[in-house]
Amino acid sequence: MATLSEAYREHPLHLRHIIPLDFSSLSTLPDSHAWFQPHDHDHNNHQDDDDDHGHDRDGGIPSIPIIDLADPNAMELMGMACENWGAFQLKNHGVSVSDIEEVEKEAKRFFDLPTEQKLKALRSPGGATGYGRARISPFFPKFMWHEGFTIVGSPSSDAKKIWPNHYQTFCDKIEIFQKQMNALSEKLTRMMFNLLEIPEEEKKWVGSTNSNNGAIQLNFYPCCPEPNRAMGLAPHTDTSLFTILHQSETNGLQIFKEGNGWVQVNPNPNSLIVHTGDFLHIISNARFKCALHRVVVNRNKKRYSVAYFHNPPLDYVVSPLVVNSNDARFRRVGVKEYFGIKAKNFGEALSLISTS
Ligand SMILES: O=C(O)CCC(=O)C(=O)O
Ligand SMILES: [Fe+2]
Repeated sequence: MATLSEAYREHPLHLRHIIPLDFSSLSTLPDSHAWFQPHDHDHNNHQDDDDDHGHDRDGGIPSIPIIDLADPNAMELMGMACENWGAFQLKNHGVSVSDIEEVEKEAKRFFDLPTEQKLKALRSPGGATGYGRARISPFFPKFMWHEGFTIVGSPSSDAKKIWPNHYQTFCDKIEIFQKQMNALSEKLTRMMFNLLEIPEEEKKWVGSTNSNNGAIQLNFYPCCPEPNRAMGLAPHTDTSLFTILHQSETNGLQIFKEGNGWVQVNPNPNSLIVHTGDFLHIISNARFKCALHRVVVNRNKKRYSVAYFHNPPLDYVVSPLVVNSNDARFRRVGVKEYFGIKAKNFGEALSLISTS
């Protein structure tokens, strides 16, 4: 059976695109990380330190819908949110808040280590799990104000390198979280597939997923001396069916909405953010948007987030599930094959499998 690790191994990165900067040693923004000139006017490209009170920056700008999983209309509401935004916040999601907090605590414990300690868990060029820059880094001329720790399967061999005698807590917390994310993902996949009226034979894999299909990404955005010139995570769509995201109390995530531009997603206590990835966009024949998102940074607050990428099995073939195949906007594509296309072509990947 094909695995996500295998898909990554086939597209190794250059070390230059893996090793993060030692952010703790900097008091000015190096040119390598300067995305904007001092007078550039993307007003939304950073997070004002005093703008953290849960209301929209520009008043009147809509924000992604909040959906209660216990609402009898949750499925329809999710469908509308995916059509209009490609994203929503989910409450009553069934994942224990303390399990989420424990993973955030572990993420902080890891990222707060001195750089030389973190480098012990550096991802290898063809590796899936480990510490390093964002995988999208090679596609941008500048580096991002960000460090990540990716986990595919068990993190134990990396955790042992960092905490030879105390790795178990990290592994246990991650494992509990993985199980909870798998369970929630299965529930959400069933709801979304029911809404899309996907035939039974096409959803046989749902529920039989093992942890090889999912990946956890711990993200850290250090305080930035010039937030308005830096970029936390550059605009991208996720190579997933959908992504479940927890952001700490610090703002930063923005979703692009036509007509509105970049819209901030304010942290909502006890909610998880769900946004669509490329595979759901393909399967829904573009009925569901593919959430273009980015992260902005701020001067005085560190920001942490935990993303769970939910994928179909790697040896599965996705295609738009439409009645008349002439209407299909994308060709059939293997999940592993698509990971390869994305690794080589990034933002062009969807247009490369487009039928028009
Ligand atoms: O930190 C965030 O809020 C978003 C992270 C993200 O987009 C990713 O890990 O792909
Ligand atoms: Fe993302």
